Amino acid sequence: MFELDKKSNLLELPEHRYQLKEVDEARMFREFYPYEEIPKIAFNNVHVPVNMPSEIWITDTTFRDGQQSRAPYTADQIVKIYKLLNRLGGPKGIIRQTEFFLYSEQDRRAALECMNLGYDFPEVTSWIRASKKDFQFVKEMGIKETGILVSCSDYHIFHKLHMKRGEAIEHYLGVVKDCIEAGVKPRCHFEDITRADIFHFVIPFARELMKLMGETGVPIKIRACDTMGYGVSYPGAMIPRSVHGIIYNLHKDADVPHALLEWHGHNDFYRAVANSTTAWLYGASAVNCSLFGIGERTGNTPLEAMVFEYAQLKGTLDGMDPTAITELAEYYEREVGEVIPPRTPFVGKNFNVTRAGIHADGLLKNEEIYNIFDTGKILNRPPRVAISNTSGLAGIAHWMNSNPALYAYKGIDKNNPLCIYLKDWVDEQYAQGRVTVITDEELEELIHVYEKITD
Ligand SMILES: CC(C)C(=O)C(=O)O
Repeated sequence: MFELDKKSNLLELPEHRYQLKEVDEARMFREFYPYEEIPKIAFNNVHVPVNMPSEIWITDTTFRDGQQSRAPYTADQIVKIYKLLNRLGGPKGIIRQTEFFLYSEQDRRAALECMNLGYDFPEVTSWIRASKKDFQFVKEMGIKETGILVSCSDYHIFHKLHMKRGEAIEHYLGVVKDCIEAGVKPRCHFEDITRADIFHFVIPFARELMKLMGETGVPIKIRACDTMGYGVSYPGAMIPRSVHGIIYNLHKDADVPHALLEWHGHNDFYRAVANSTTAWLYGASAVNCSLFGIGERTGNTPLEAMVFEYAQLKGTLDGMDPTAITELAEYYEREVGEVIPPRTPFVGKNFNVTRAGIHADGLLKNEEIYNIFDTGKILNRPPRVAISNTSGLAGIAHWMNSNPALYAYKGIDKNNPLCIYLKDWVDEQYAQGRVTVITDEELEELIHVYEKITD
Protein backbone atom coordinates (compact mmCIF):
# COMPACT_ATOMS: atom_id res chain seq x y z
CA MET A 1 0.00 0.00 0.00
CA PHE A 2 1.38 3.42 -0.94
CA GLU A 3 2.18 5.62 2.06
CA LEU A 4 3.36 9.20 2.08
CA ASP A 5 6.44 10.15 4.06
CA LYS A 6 6.02 11.68 7.50
CA LYS A 7 6.80 15.22 6.30
CA SER A 8 3.73 15.30 4.15
CA ASN A 9 1.40 18.08 5.22
CA LEU A 10 -1.70 16.47 3.75
CA LEU A 11 -3.05 15.72 7.21
CA GLU A 12 -4.07 19.18 8.36
CA LEU A 13 -4.74 20.27 11.89
CA PRO A 14 -8.47 20.90 12.34
CA GLU A 15 -8.06 24.60 13.22
CA HIS A 16 -6.28 25.28 9.94
CA ARG A 17 -8.80 23.54 7.82
CA TYR A 18 -11.20 26.24 6.77
CA GLN A 19 -8.74 29.00 5.97
CA LEU A 20 -7.88 29.94 2.47
CA LYS A 21 -4.15 29.42 2.13
CA GLU A 22 -2.34 31.52 -0.43
CA VAL A 23 0.64 29.77 -1.96
CA ASP A 24 3.33 31.31 -4.13
CA GLU A 25 3.58 28.32 -6.36
CA ALA A 26 0.82 26.09 -7.63
CA ARG A 27 0.34 23.01 -5.51
CA MET A 28 0.41 20.18 -8.00
CA PHE A 29 0.07 17.35 -5.45
CA ARG A 30 3.13 15.67 -6.89
CA GLU A 31 2.87 13.04 -4.12
CA PHE A 32 -0.15 11.71 -6.02
CA TYR A 33 0.43 13.03 -9.50
CA PRO A 34 4.10 12.81 -10.51
CA TYR A 35 2.95 13.05 -14.17
CA GLU A 36 5.81 11.03 -15.58
CA GLU A 37 4.72 8.12 -13.44
CA ILE A 38 1.33 6.49 -12.92
CA PRO A 39 -0.75 8.50 -10.40
CA LYS A 40 -0.64 7.11 -6.85
CA ILE A 41 -3.45 6.27 -4.44
CA ALA A 42 -2.37 7.04 -0.89
CA PHE A 43 -4.07 5.94 2.33
CA ASN A 44 -4.21 7.63 5.71
CA ASN A 45 -6.91 5.31 7.02
CA VAL A 46 -9.30 8.11 7.87
CA HIS A 47 -12.77 6.59 7.61
CA VAL A 48 -15.88 8.69 7.23
CA PRO A 49 -19.44 7.53 7.85
CA VAL A 50 -21.85 6.39 5.15
CA ASN A 51 -24.61 8.99 5.05
CA MET A 52 -26.86 8.49 2.05
CA PRO A 53 -29.50 11.25 1.72
CA SER A 54 -33.10 10.07 1.97
CA GLU A 55 -33.67 11.38 -1.54
CA ILE A 56 -31.17 10.76 -4.31
CA TRP A 57 -31.46 11.43 -8.02
CA ILE A 58 -29.68 11.58 -11.36
CA THR A 59 -28.93 14.66 -13.44
CA ASP A 60 -28.03 14.47 -17.09
CA THR A 61 -25.25 16.03 -19.14
CA THR A 62 -25.86 14.23 -22.45
CA PHE A 63 -26.36 17.53 -24.25
CA ARG A 64 -23.42 19.33 -22.56
CA ASP A 65 -20.40 17.16 -21.62
CA GLY A 66 -21.85 14.50 -23.93
CA GLN A 67 -21.95 16.85 -26.87
CA GLN A 68 -18.48 18.23 -26.15
CA SER A 69 -17.05 14.92 -27.34
CA ARG A 70 -19.02 14.23 -30.52
CA ALA A 71 -20.65 15.89 -33.48
CA PRO A 72 -23.56 18.08 -32.35
CA TYR A 73 -26.99 16.48 -32.19
CA THR A 74 -29.66 17.98 -34.41
CA ALA A 75 -32.50 19.77 -32.63
CA ASP A 76 -34.85 16.90 -33.59
CA GLN A 77 -32.47 14.34 -32.08
CA ILE A 78 -32.26 16.35 -28.86
CA VAL A 79 -36.03 16.52 -28.56
CA LYS A 80 -36.41 12.78 -29.21
CA ILE A 81 -33.71 11.93 -26.61
CA TYR A 82 -35.24 14.38 -24.13
CA LYS A 83 -38.65 12.71 -24.47
CA LEU A 84 -37.10 9.31 -23.81
CA LEU A 85 -35.22 10.69 -20.79
CA ASN A 86 -38.52 11.93 -19.44
CA ARG A 87 -40.05 8.46 -19.85
CA LEU A 88 -36.98 6.79 -18.37
CA GLY A 89 -36.91 9.07 -15.32
CA GLY A 90 -40.61 8.49 -14.54
CA PRO A 91 -43.13 10.74 -12.81
CA LYS A 92 -41.01 11.26 -9.69
CA GLY A 93 -38.24 12.79 -11.78
CA ILE A 94 -35.45 10.45 -10.78
CA ILE A 95 -33.74 11.97 -13.82
CA ARG A 96 -34.24 15.43 -12.46
CA GLN A 97 -32.40 17.88 -14.68
CA THR A 98 -30.52 18.10 -17.95
CA GLU A 99 -28.23 20.88 -19.12
CA PHE A 100 -28.10 22.60 -22.50
CA PHE A 101 -25.57 24.68 -24.35
CA LEU A 102 -27.18 27.92 -25.47
CA TYR A 103 -24.42 29.14 -27.81
CA SER A 104 -25.94 28.58 -31.23
CA GLU A 105 -29.38 29.19 -32.69
CA GLN A 106 -29.77 25.41 -32.94
CA ASP A 107 -28.86 24.92 -29.24
CA ARG A 108 -31.45 27.48 -28.21
CA ARG A 109 -34.14 26.08 -30.48
CA ALA A 110 -33.61 22.59 -29.06
CA ALA A 111 -33.79 23.86 -25.46
CA LEU A 112 -36.97 25.82 -26.18
CA GLU A 113 -38.63 22.90 -27.93
CA CYS A 114 -37.91 20.66 -24.95
CA MET A 115 -39.23 23.30 -22.54
CA ASN A 116 -42.36 23.71 -24.65
CA LEU A 117 -43.20 20.04 -24.13
CA GLY A 118 -44.15 21.16 -20.62
CA TYR A 119 -42.64 18.16 -18.82
CA ASP A 120 -41.82 18.52 -15.13
CA PHE A 121 -38.69 16.38 -15.59
CA PRO A 122 -35.92 16.53 -16.52
CA GLU A 123 -35.83 20.28 -15.85
CA VAL A 124 -34.02 22.17 -18.60
CA THR A 125 -30.99 24.02 -17.21
CA SER A 126 -28.15 25.72 -19.04
CA TRP A 127 -24.42 25.96 -19.41
CA ILE A 128 -23.15 29.34 -20.56
CA ARG A 129 -20.26 31.78 -20.59
CA ALA A 130 -20.28 33.48 -17.20
CA SER A 131 -21.18 37.03 -18.25
CA LYS A 132 -23.96 39.39 -17.15
CA LYS A 133 -25.30 39.42 -20.71
CA ASP A 134 -25.57 35.65 -20.83
CA PHE A 135 -27.25 35.43 -17.42
CA GLN A 136 -29.85 37.89 -18.65
CA PHE A 137 -30.37 35.82 -21.71
CA VAL A 138 -30.87 32.61 -19.67
CA LYS A 139 -33.43 34.46 -17.56
CA GLU A 140 -35.28 35.67 -20.65
CA MET A 141 -35.50 32.13 -21.98
CA GLY A 142 -37.27 31.13 -18.76
CA ILE A 143 -34.43 28.83 -17.60
CA LYS A 144 -34.14 28.85 -13.82
CA GLU A 145 -30.66 27.38 -13.20
CA THR A 146 -27.32 27.59 -14.93
CA GLY A 147 -23.96 25.94 -14.58
CA ILE A 148 -20.95 28.19 -13.98
CA LEU A 149 -17.35 27.05 -14.25
CA VAL A 150 -15.36 27.60 -11.05
CA SER A 151 -12.16 25.64 -11.57
CA CYS A 152 -10.66 24.83 -8.21
CA SER A 153 -7.26 23.18 -8.55
CA ASP A 154 -4.03 25.15 -8.79
CA TYR A 155 -3.51 23.45 -12.12
CA HIS A 156 -6.32 25.67 -13.39
CA ILE A 157 -6.03 28.67 -11.09
CA PHE A 158 -2.31 29.19 -11.69
CA HIS A 159 -1.71 27.69 -15.09
CA LYS A 160 -4.95 28.50 -16.92
CA LEU A 161 -6.39 31.56 -15.22
CA HIS A 162 -3.01 32.96 -14.09
CA MET A 163 -4.50 34.05 -10.78
CA LYS A 164 -3.77 33.52 -7.10
CA ARG A 165 -6.26 31.53 -5.04
CA GLY A 166 -7.81 34.54 -3.30
CA GLU A 167 -8.18 36.34 -6.58
CA ALA A 168 -9.92 33.33 -8.10
CA ILE A 169 -12.40 33.21 -5.22
CA GLU A 170 -13.13 36.95 -5.54
CA HIS A 171 -13.64 36.52 -9.27
CA TYR A 172 -15.93 33.49 -8.90
CA LEU A 173 -17.98 35.13 -6.14
CA GLY A 174 -18.51 38.14 -8.41
CA VAL A 175 -19.81 35.90 -11.19
CA VAL A 176 -22.10 34.01 -8.83
CA LYS A 177 -23.48 37.32 -7.52
CA ASP A 178 -24.14 38.51 -11.09
CA CYS A 179 -26.00 35.28 -11.74
CA ILE A 180 -28.16 35.67 -8.64
CA GLU A 181 -28.81 39.34 -9.47
CA ALA A 182 -30.05 38.30 -12.90
CA GLY A 183 -32.57 36.04 -11.15
CA VAL A 184 -30.94 32.74 -12.14
CA LYS A 185 -29.91 30.02 -9.66
CA PRO A 186 -26.18 29.21 -9.85
CA ARG A 187 -24.77 25.71 -10.02
CA CYS A 188 -21.04 26.00 -9.38
CA HIS A 189 -18.97 23.42 -11.23
CA PHE A 190 -15.90 22.87 -9.06
CA GLU A 191 -13.68 21.72 -11.91
CA ASP A 192 -10.74 19.41 -11.15
CA ILE A 193 -11.67 18.90 -7.50
CA THR A 194 -9.61 15.68 -7.26
CA ARG A 195 -6.42 17.71 -7.76
CA ALA A 196 -7.52 20.64 -5.59
CA ASP A 197 -6.45 21.74 -2.12
CA ILE A 198 -9.62 20.63 -0.34
CA PHE A 199 -9.03 22.24 3.06
CA HIS A 200 -7.34 25.43 1.88
CA PHE A 201 -9.30 26.27 -1.22
CA VAL A 202 -12.37 24.09 -1.79
CA ILE A 203 -13.84 24.24 1.72
CA PRO A 204 -13.15 27.99 2.30
CA PHE A 205 -14.67 28.79 -1.10
CA ALA A 206 -17.69 26.54 -0.49
CA ARG A 207 -18.20 28.27 2.86
CA GLU A 208 -18.21 31.67 1.13
CA LEU A 209 -20.83 30.35 -1.27
CA MET A 210 -22.97 29.04 1.57
CA LYS A 211 -22.66 32.45 3.28
CA LEU A 212 -23.87 34.10 0.09
CA MET A 213 -26.73 31.64 -0.06
CA GLY A 214 -27.70 32.64 3.49
CA GLU A 215 -27.58 36.34 2.60
CA THR A 216 -29.55 36.08 -0.65
CA GLY A 217 -31.86 33.18 0.09
CA VAL A 218 -30.99 31.75 -3.33
CA PRO A 219 -29.91 28.10 -3.36
CA ILE A 220 -26.37 27.63 -4.65
CA LYS A 221 -25.49 24.17 -5.89
CA ILE A 222 -22.02 22.72 -5.75
CA ARG A 223 -21.08 20.19 -8.37
CA ALA A 224 -17.87 18.36 -7.49
CA CYS A 225 -16.24 17.61 -10.85
CA ASP A 226 -13.72 14.80 -11.05
CA THR A 227 -12.55 16.22 -14.33
CA MET A 228 -9.73 13.74 -14.96
CA GLY A 229 -11.32 10.68 -13.37
CA TYR A 230 -8.77 10.47 -10.53
CA GLY A 231 -11.36 9.95 -7.77
CA VAL A 232 -11.30 6.69 -5.79
CA SER A 233 -13.79 5.10 -3.46
CA TYR A 234 -11.48 2.93 -1.36
CA PRO A 235 -11.96 3.18 2.43
CA GLY A 236 -9.13 5.13 4.06
CA ALA A 237 -7.88 6.68 0.79
CA MET A 238 -6.59 10.24 1.08
CA ILE A 239 -8.05 13.50 -0.06
CA PRO A 240 -8.08 14.94 -2.73
CA ARG A 241 -8.57 11.59 -4.48
CA SER A 242 -11.12 10.20 -2.03
CA VAL A 243 -14.64 10.73 -3.35
CA HIS A 244 -16.23 10.06 0.05
CA GLY A 245 -13.71 12.41 1.71
CA ILE A 246 -14.63 15.25 -0.65
CA ILE A 247 -18.37 14.80 -0.28
CA TYR A 248 -18.19 14.29 3.48
CA ASN A 249 -16.11 17.45 3.98
CA LEU A 250 -18.26 19.61 1.73
CA HIS A 251 -21.31 18.58 3.73
CA LYS A 252 -19.80 18.65 7.19
CA ASP A 253 -17.16 21.39 7.02
CA ALA A 254 -18.86 23.71 4.54
CA ASP A 255 -22.47 22.91 5.53
CA VAL A 256 -23.54 22.25 1.96
CA PRO A 257 -26.97 20.58 2.21
CA HIS A 258 -27.26 17.13 0.60
CA ALA A 259 -29.76 18.40 -1.95
CA LEU A 260 -27.27 20.99 -3.21
CA LEU A 261 -24.38 18.55 -3.57
CA GLU A 262 -23.72 16.85 -6.87
CA TRP A 263 -20.96 14.58 -8.23
CA HIS A 264 -19.73 14.64 -11.83
CA GLY A 265 -17.36 11.83 -12.75
CA HIS A 266 -15.18 10.77 -15.63
CA ASN A 267 -14.14 7.26 -16.54
CA ASP A 268 -10.41 7.56 -17.23
CA PHE A 269 -9.56 4.85 -14.70
CA TYR A 270 -12.76 2.80 -15.13
CA ARG A 271 -14.15 4.22 -11.92
CA ALA A 272 -16.97 6.50 -12.99
CA VAL A 273 -19.83 4.28 -11.82
CA ALA A 274 -18.35 3.19 -8.46
CA ASN A 275 -17.34 6.79 -7.71
CA SER A 276 -20.82 8.12 -8.44
CA THR A 277 -22.43 5.52 -6.22
CA THR A 278 -19.93 6.44 -3.50
CA ALA A 279 -20.91 10.10 -3.84
CA TRP A 280 -24.54 9.11 -3.22
CA LEU A 281 -23.59 6.90 -0.29
CA TYR A 282 -21.56 9.62 1.42
CA GLY A 283 -23.98 12.51 1.08
CA ALA A 284 -24.52 13.89 -2.42
CA SER A 285 -28.14 13.76 -3.52
CA ALA A 286 -27.30 14.08 -7.21
CA VAL A 287 -24.98 12.30 -9.60
CA ASN A 288 -24.44 13.83 -13.01
CA CYS A 289 -24.32 11.37 -15.92
CA SER A 290 -24.53 11.12 -19.67
CA LEU A 291 -26.27 8.54 -21.81
CA PHE A 292 -23.98 5.58 -22.60
CA GLY A 293 -21.21 7.52 -20.81
CA ILE A 294 -20.58 9.61 -23.91
CA GLY A 295 -18.43 12.55 -22.80
CA GLU A 296 -14.92 14.00 -22.83
CA ARG A 297 -12.12 11.46 -23.48
CA THR A 298 -13.19 8.15 -21.87
CA GLY A 299 -16.54 9.68 -21.07
CA ASN A 300 -18.74 10.38 -18.07
CA THR A 301 -20.70 8.15 -15.72
CA PRO A 302 -23.18 6.24 -17.92
CA LEU A 303 -26.67 7.34 -16.98
CA GLU A 304 -28.18 3.92 -17.62
CA ALA A 305 -25.74 2.38 -15.12
CA MET A 306 -26.92 4.75 -12.40
CA VAL A 307 -30.56 3.79 -13.06
CA PHE A 308 -29.58 0.26 -11.99
CA GLU A 309 -27.41 1.50 -9.11
CA TYR A 310 -30.41 3.53 -7.90
CA ALA A 311 -32.75 0.55 -8.11
CA GLN A 312 -30.28 -1.67 -6.25
CA LEU A 313 -29.62 0.86 -3.47
CA LYS A 314 -33.23 1.89 -3.01
CA GLY A 315 -34.82 -1.49 -3.72
CA THR A 316 -37.18 0.08 -6.25
CA LEU A 317 -37.11 1.71 -9.67
CA ASP A 318 -39.39 4.40 -8.20
CA GLY A 319 -41.39 4.76 -11.40
CA MET A 320 -38.43 4.73 -13.82
CA ASP A 321 -39.04 2.90 -17.08
CA PRO A 322 -35.81 1.14 -18.11
CA THR A 323 -37.31 -0.11 -21.40
CA ALA A 324 -36.62 3.47 -22.56
CA ILE A 325 -32.91 2.63 -22.23
CA THR A 326 -33.27 -0.05 -24.91
CA GLU A 327 -35.13 2.39 -27.14
CA LEU A 328 -32.47 5.03 -26.59
CA ALA A 329 -29.71 2.57 -27.50
CA GLU A 330 -31.55 1.51 -30.65
CA TYR A 331 -32.15 5.15 -31.55
CA TYR A 332 -28.48 6.05 -31.04
CA GLU A 333 -27.32 3.22 -33.27
CA ARG A 334 -30.00 3.69 -35.93
CA GLU A 335 -30.42 7.46 -36.14
CA VAL A 336 -27.57 9.15 -34.29
CA GLY A 337 -24.89 6.92 -35.82
CA GLU A 338 -23.22 6.05 -32.52
CA VAL A 339 -21.65 2.59 -32.27
CA ILE A 340 -22.29 1.07 -28.85
CA PRO A 341 -19.58 -1.51 -28.10
CA PRO A 342 -21.34 -4.90 -28.07
CA ARG A 343 -20.23 -5.86 -24.55
CA THR A 344 -21.50 -2.62 -22.93
CA PRO A 345 -23.59 -3.50 -19.86
CA PHE A 346 -27.39 -3.15 -20.28
CA VAL A 347 -27.23 -1.80 -23.86
CA GLY A 348 -24.56 -3.54 -25.96
CA LYS A 349 -25.77 -6.00 -28.59
CA ASN A 350 -24.20 -8.87 -26.63
CA PHE A 351 -24.71 -7.76 -23.03
CA ASN A 352 -26.95 -10.78 -22.34
CA VAL A 353 -25.80 -13.08 -25.14
CA THR A 354 -24.14 -16.29 -24.00
CA ARG A 355 -21.78 -18.22 -26.25
CA ALA A 356 -20.43 -21.30 -24.52
CA GLY A 357 -22.51 -24.46 -25.03
CA ILE A 358 -22.51 -25.41 -21.36
CA HIS A 359 -23.85 -21.98 -20.42
CA ALA A 360 -26.43 -22.09 -23.18
CA ASP A 361 -27.59 -25.45 -21.85
CA GLY A 362 -28.10 -23.89 -18.42
CA LEU A 363 -29.89 -20.89 -19.91
CA LEU A 364 -32.26 -23.21 -21.74
CA LYS A 365 -33.04 -25.20 -18.61
CA ASN A 366 -33.61 -22.11 -16.50
CA GLU A 367 -33.05 -18.57 -17.76
CA GLU A 368 -32.05 -17.29 -14.31
CA ILE A 369 -28.90 -19.38 -14.25
CA TYR A 370 -27.09 -17.16 -16.76
CA ASN A 371 -29.05 -13.90 -16.93
CA ILE A 372 -28.42 -11.01 -14.50
CA PHE A 373 -32.16 -10.32 -14.07
CA ASP A 374 -35.30 -10.64 -16.18
CA THR A 375 -33.82 -8.59 -19.00
CA GLY A 376 -36.82 -9.46 -21.18
CA LYS A 377 -39.23 -7.79 -18.77
CA ILE A 378 -37.03 -4.95 -17.49
CA LEU A 379 -35.19 -3.94 -20.65
CA ASN A 380 -37.23 -5.65 -23.33
CA ARG A 381 -34.10 -7.67 -24.13
CA PRO A 382 -34.59 -11.42 -23.49
CA PRO A 383 -31.30 -13.30 -23.07
CA ARG A 384 -29.87 -14.85 -26.19
CA VAL A 385 -27.22 -17.36 -27.19
CA ALA A 386 -24.80 -16.86 -30.06
CA ILE A 387 -23.83 -19.87 -32.07
CA SER A 388 -20.20 -20.95 -32.18
CA ASN A 389 -18.23 -24.21 -32.11
CA THR A 390 -19.09 -24.63 -28.41
CA SER A 391 -22.82 -23.96 -28.61
CA GLY A 392 -24.02 -27.53 -28.94
CA LEU A 393 -27.57 -28.67 -29.64
CA ALA A 394 -28.88 -26.87 -26.55
CA GLY A 395 -27.38 -23.59 -27.74
CA ILE A 396 -28.96 -23.95 -31.15
CA ALA A 397 -32.35 -24.75 -29.63
CA HIS A 398 -32.10 -21.70 -27.36
CA TRP A 399 -31.03 -19.47 -30.22
CA MET A 400 -34.13 -20.60 -32.13
CA ASN A 401 -36.43 -20.13 -29.16
CA SER A 402 -35.19 -16.61 -28.39
CA ASN A 403 -34.98 -15.30 -31.94
CA PRO A 404 -38.04 -13.13 -32.59
CA ALA A 405 -37.70 -13.78 -36.33
CA LEU A 406 -38.32 -17.54 -35.73
CA TYR A 407 -41.62 -17.25 -33.91
CA ALA A 408 -42.95 -20.33 -35.75
CA TYR A 409 -40.33 -22.51 -34.02
CA LYS A 410 -41.09 -21.35 -30.47
CA GLY A 411 -40.75 -24.33 -28.12
CA ILE A 412 -38.48 -26.34 -30.43
CA ASP A 413 -36.55 -29.08 -28.63
CA LYS A 414 -32.81 -29.67 -28.98
CA ASN A 415 -33.46 -33.14 -30.43
CA ASN A 416 -35.60 -31.81 -33.27
CA PRO A 417 -34.10 -32.84 -36.68
CA LEU A 418 -33.83 -29.17 -37.66
CA CYS A 419 -31.56 -28.47 -34.67
CA ILE A 420 -29.46 -31.50 -35.58
CA TYR A 421 -29.27 -30.32 -39.21
CA LEU A 422 -28.08 -26.85 -38.11
CA LYS A 423 -25.58 -28.31 -35.66
CA ASP A 424 -24.08 -30.57 -38.33
CA TRP A 425 -23.60 -27.54 -40.56
CA VAL A 426 -22.05 -25.52 -37.72
CA ASP A 427 -19.69 -28.40 -36.84
CA GLU A 428 -18.66 -28.66 -40.47
CA GLN A 429 -17.86 -24.94 -40.57
CA TYR A 430 -15.45 -25.22 -37.65
CA ALA A 431 -13.99 -28.50 -38.92
CA GLN A 432 -13.04 -26.51 -42.01
CA GLY A 433 -11.13 -24.00 -39.91
CA ARG A 434 -13.67 -21.24 -39.26
CA VAL A 435 -12.73 -19.04 -36.31
CA THR A 436 -15.61 -16.55 -36.13
CA VAL A 437 -19.08 -16.94 -34.58
CA ILE A 438 -21.98 -17.85 -36.83
CA THR A 439 -24.31 -14.94 -37.57
CA ASP A 440 -28.09 -14.97 -37.19
CA GLU A 441 -28.45 -14.29 -40.90
CA GLU A 442 -26.44 -17.36 -41.89
CA LEU A 443 -28.55 -19.65 -39.73
CA GLU A 444 -31.83 -18.10 -40.82
CA GLU A 445 -30.81 -18.66 -44.43
CA LEU A 446 -29.99 -22.29 -43.63
CA ILE A 447 -33.41 -22.78 -42.06
CA HIS A 448 -35.01 -21.63 -45.32
CA VAL A 449 -32.91 -24.22 -47.19
CA TYR A 450 -34.00 -26.92 -44.72
CA GLU A 451 -37.66 -25.92 -45.07
CA LYS A 452 -37.37 -26.26 -48.85
CA ILE A 453 -35.67 -29.68 -48.63
CA THR A 454 -38.24 -31.08 -46.20
CA ASP A 455 -41.32 -29.43 -47.75
C1 LIG B 1 -15.83 21.59 -17.45
C2 LIG B 1 -16.33 20.95 -16.22
C3 LIG B 1 -17.54 21.56 -15.68
C4 LIG B 1 -16.53 19.51 -16.46
O1 LIG B 1 -17.37 19.06 -17.19
C5 LIG B 1 -15.65 18.62 -15.74
O2 LIG B 1 -14.97 19.09 -14.85
O3 LIG B 1 -15.60 17.45 -16.08
